[in-house]
Order: sequence, then structure tokens, then C-alpha cells
Amino acid sequence: MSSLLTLNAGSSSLKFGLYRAAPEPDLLADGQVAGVGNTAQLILRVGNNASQTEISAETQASALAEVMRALAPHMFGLEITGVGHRVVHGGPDYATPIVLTPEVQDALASFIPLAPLHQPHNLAGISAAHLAFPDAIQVACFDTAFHRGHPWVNDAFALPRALYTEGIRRYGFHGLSYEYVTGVIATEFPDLQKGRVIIAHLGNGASMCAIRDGKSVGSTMGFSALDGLPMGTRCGQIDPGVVLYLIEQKRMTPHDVFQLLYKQSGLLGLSDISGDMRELLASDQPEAAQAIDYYVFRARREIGALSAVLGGIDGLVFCGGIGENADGIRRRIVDGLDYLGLRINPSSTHGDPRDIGTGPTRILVVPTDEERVIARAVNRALNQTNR
Ligand SMILES: Nc1ncnc2c1ncn2[C@@H]1O[C@H](COP(=O)(O)OP(=O)(O)O)[C@@H](O)[C@H]1O
Ligand SMILES: CC(=O)OP(=O)(O)O
Ligand SMILES: [Mg+2]
Repeated sequence: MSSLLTLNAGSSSLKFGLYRAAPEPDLLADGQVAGVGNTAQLILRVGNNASQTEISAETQASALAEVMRALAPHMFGLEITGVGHRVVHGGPDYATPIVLTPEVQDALASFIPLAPLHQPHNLAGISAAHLAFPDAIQVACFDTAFHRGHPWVNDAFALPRALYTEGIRRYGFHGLSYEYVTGVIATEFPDLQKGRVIIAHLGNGASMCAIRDGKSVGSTMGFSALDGLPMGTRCGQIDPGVVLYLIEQKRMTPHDVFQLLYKQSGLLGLSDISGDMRELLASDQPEAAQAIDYYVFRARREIGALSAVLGGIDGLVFCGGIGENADGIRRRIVDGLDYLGLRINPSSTHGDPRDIGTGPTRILVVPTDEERVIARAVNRALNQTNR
């Protein structure tokens, strides 16, 4: 039976999903290898069973080999005919998933400078999958694609036009997550489908997207996955003058600035404790509290900005590890947004547990599923190539 594998290769992790190929792919198993490059942990979930084992995975290729070894007992009668990859950057032109060819792979490699934290690892995952499954169709699904139709004013920076032509644009990211969530809105909350919605993807990376009629009309992330909201270790929006100061006055090298902005800032930088929200919530240090204050403040500020883009909002949707799980953070963000009709139910549930608002503006919590969006795209590609 035809099956699909989805891969989301990150800087130190490889997330995977195994699906039976079908118009609505059927999840058979999923999990991740955390700690690629070192002694790693392989988490495998099959149905209600989860296991964790220590493995050695120096590279994405060896991580994938370990994943396939772990999946082997569950693969009886299954053949992997398609592999789908999350690729963070699709540049200015890729607005839909695409079947990978050597030419497409070269184009994707040219976007490495645009997404240095993600793109090289995504490409390493693709190379590993080509070696492991030479006969399978390989499909790239882009985080940027969802935003490609957004208005020009949201696409451009106020820089000389030649730089826009060269590709210095506000791309926006987390598009697979936004596509999944807008799909859930369309099928399960149809009153919001044509409405003005802000989706807050609050994970390790974080962004918000303004959606009208199911389409992106603005996002907090811009040229790189650094902009907008503060993240686990990324700074979010800062004055570009700070970067000039770091280079000119503090004589920091481009590498040092990269490390600072991508890996030492955000919640980690502010707290000096951790970039992990759970750890900060558990800490009694004042710096942890300040980092959370900043996080909440910036999130509220961006909701204000995106609601202005939309001319008011009909719904706010939380997703991502923090958005889905951190009730206290959701409440603190929404507190003070009464003027937008946003109010969270003080007690926990009433009816659909995803529907947590009591004001005139809907507030939803929708667990995101980027892998499913990838699996659907691979399934469509398989159908188009009659495999
Ligand atoms: N119950 C929880 N309460 C608060 N924060 C949580 C909870 N569960 C997960 N998180 C936070 O979610 C973040 C990770 O988000 P996630 O979407 O899983 O990350 P990734 O972008 O790597 O997929 C971490 O900051 C983590 O602490
Ligand atoms: C684009 C981005 O920030 O992705 P992630 O949240 O996976 O880091
Ligand atoms: Mg994520």
C-alpha cells in the first residue's frame, strides 16, 4: 500500500510523520529525533503508544536511517511512494508546493542566505531522503508560500527599489501552520471563514498573520525568521540601528551578530535563564517574569497592529506550543484587548473546548499540524503523476 513520509528537518531535530496515502492522509506514526549532531533521542508515537530511545545521529541522513529502522516493524505491506519536506524559504516565486528536481534544489539552495537557521537543514533532509528513497516523489512545501499573494505594501521595505527586485522583501513564514489553521476555520468555524482573523503561531519560532477571506494580508515576520515577535532565542523586531552599532562600535563580526540575534536573544536573552516558556513560567526569578512581560507586551502590540491592517477583527486564533498550551499567557495577551471585543472565558470550558472567548470577537485555540499540510500536498502530487 502506498504511504507518505513527511520530514521537517531543523537545526537539531528531525520531525517525521508516516501516513497512508489518501485524499485525507491517515496518520500511522509520527515523532522526532531531537539532538541531531550528538547523542540524540528518538521519540516514536504509534497510535496511543509512545516510546523514547537514545540513538546516535550525527547527521540528518543518519537520523533518517534511525527513523526508518524504528518504523520498520510498522511498515509491513507499506511502500513509501512520496516524501514531503517542510522548506522554510521558497523565495519570491514559489507560491505552491513543488515536486523536487535538481534545478528546484539548486534554486532552494540559493535561498540559504535568506533563512540560514532553517534552509540548510531542510536541504540536508531532502538529500537524505533522496538517498533513502530514490524512487519516491519528493515534494517541497514552503513556509513562505501562504503569504506570496499578500499586498505589495506588506511585501516591501521602504528601501531603494532595486533591493526589492533583488529579493529583499517581507516574505512571512509559518505558512504551513496558517494553511492548516485556515482549513480548520473553513470547515469547523465557517462563520469566520470570510472574516477578519489574526492567527498567533506561538511556538519556538513565533509569528502572527492577518487573514482576510482565508488569505494572508499581513504578517509579523518579514525578510527573515527574526522579525516580529520575540521568540525562544530570536530577538523579534528591533531597531536596525542596533545592528549597525554592534558592527561599528562593538566590532562584532557578521557571525557574532548572527549568533546574538538568532540564538542568544528572545526569551533566553531577556531572562538569562531559558528560551523555553515552560521553564520561565516555573521560575521565580524576576528576570524570568520580565522576559514574559516583554513577550506578552509585544504580542498584544502586534495584535493591535494587525487588527488595524484588517480594520477590526472577527476572530483571534492561538496555535503553536505556547499558543496551544499556555493558558496564562493567552489570558495575559488578551487582557487589555477588550476594545477589540476580545475576552477570555474566566472559567475553563463551555461546549467546544477550542472556543475560549466570551466577547463578541471569537477566540479559538486550534492545535496546528504542519505535517498534515505537507502530507496532503504529497498526496496531490502523487495523484497528478498517477503514482
Ligand atoms: N504547557 C505549556 N505551557 C507553557 N508553554 C508550553 C507548554 N507546552 C509547550 N510550551 C512551550 O512551547 C514552546 C515550543 O513550541 P513548539 O511549537 O512545540 O516548538 P517548535 O517550533 O519547535 O515546534 C516552548 O517554549 C515550550 O515551553
Ligand atoms: C520560520 C520559523 O520560525 O520556524 P520555526 O518556528 O520552526 O523555527
Ligand atoms: Mg514550530
